[in-house]
Amino acid sequence: MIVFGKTGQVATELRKLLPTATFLGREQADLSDPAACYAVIMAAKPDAVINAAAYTAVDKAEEDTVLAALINGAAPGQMAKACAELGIPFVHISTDYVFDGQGDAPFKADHPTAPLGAYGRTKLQGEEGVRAEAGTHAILRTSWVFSAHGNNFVKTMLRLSETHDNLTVVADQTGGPTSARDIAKACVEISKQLKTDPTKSGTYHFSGYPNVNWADFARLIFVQAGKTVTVEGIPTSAYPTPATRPCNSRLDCSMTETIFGVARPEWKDALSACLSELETK
Ligand SMILES: NC(=O)C1=CN([C@@H]2O[C@H](COP(=O)(O)OP(=O)(O)OC[C@H]3O[C@@H](n4cnc5c(N)ncnc54)[C@H](OP(=O)(O)O)[C@@H]3O)[C@@H](O)[C@H]2O)C=CC1
Ligand SMILES: Cc1cn([C@H]2C[C@H](O)[C@@H](COP(=O)(O)OP(=O)(O)O[C@H]3O[C@@H](C)C(=O)[C@@H](O)[C@H]3O)O2)c(=O)[nH]c1=O
Ligand SMILES: [Mg+2]
Repeated sequence: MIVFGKTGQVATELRKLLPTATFLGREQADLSDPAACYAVIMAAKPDAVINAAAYTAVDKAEEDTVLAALINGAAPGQMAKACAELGIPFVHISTDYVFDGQGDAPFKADHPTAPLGAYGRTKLQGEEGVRAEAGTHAILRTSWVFSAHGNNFVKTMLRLSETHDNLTVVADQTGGPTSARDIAKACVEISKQLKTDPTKSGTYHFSGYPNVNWADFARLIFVQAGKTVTVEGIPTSAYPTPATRPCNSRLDCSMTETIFGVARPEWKDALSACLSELETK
């Protein structure tokens, strides 16, 4: 098994689950060189590949579009091409930001995509490149990833709580926070099942349960962490950012459960595990 990514949130959790897999950091495979990603798979001939590397700085991607398009847009298709030629499963992670966030119904995996920003557009290009190769694959769209490692909203909130008693957080963007550990477990299970049943190939959704808005998520983080911080819910318009985020990030994950038996994990359980891990760090 080859995993692209070594130090990211999901890659770090995959390292714990797959001690014998080969993890490629950017020194071994730079995703800004898509042909190199193809070559490294063809040379190693693994039994499966997971791509957990990406350009994830949502606001920075608005300016850094060329690099984001290589890493998120072009590299996944080259990985999928190598996997298709070798006849091995490819699991690729994508995002809720491929949708426009309209309405309040959970998005089904076949709902039309319409990304609002450069990160989402480049991630969609990556998905399209993977689907075009038509090999054994799963594109797993997830959302709002958190873990004790790397950058994420949970760690940002804890850091801000060191210097603030009150925070303003958007209350009109709703989605499912998802722990990197649960995503890693889902990727491993899905790659196993694809090996024995390639007809399960397709695009799937996986996010933590239940859906919540960012302000309420922040409040729960502070409750669980035992911090007395007041969170004022604000509209997105009061928190301007370079990239527009979708207001509705709800993902309909039912097919992932039906086809793979992988259910939406409770994020509150994962959050307490994440907070304990941060305490002992
Ligand atoms: N974070 C989130 O909230 C969400 C993430 N996703 C998707 O989930 C997947 C995993 O995300 P997550 O674990 O949070 O990502 P992180 O931002 O934590 O990690 C990204 C990883 O990609 C690597 N990487 C970045 N650029 C390159 C490059 N040029 N060459 C090689 N490696 C590179 C990074 O390496 P290095 O450490 O060297 O920088 C890092 O290991 C991604 O596909 C992402 O789009 C989906 C929804 C939400
Ligand atoms: C720090 C902060 C953020 N916010 C808002 C901004 C944003 O709308 C929301 C979450 O902030 P973040 O910076 O974590 O958002 P963001 O980096 O856009 O998170 C996204 O990352 C990419 C990679 C994905 O794929 C998505 O699923 C999603 O997780 O909270 C506040 O309202 N107040 C604050 O003090
Ligand atoms: Mg971010």
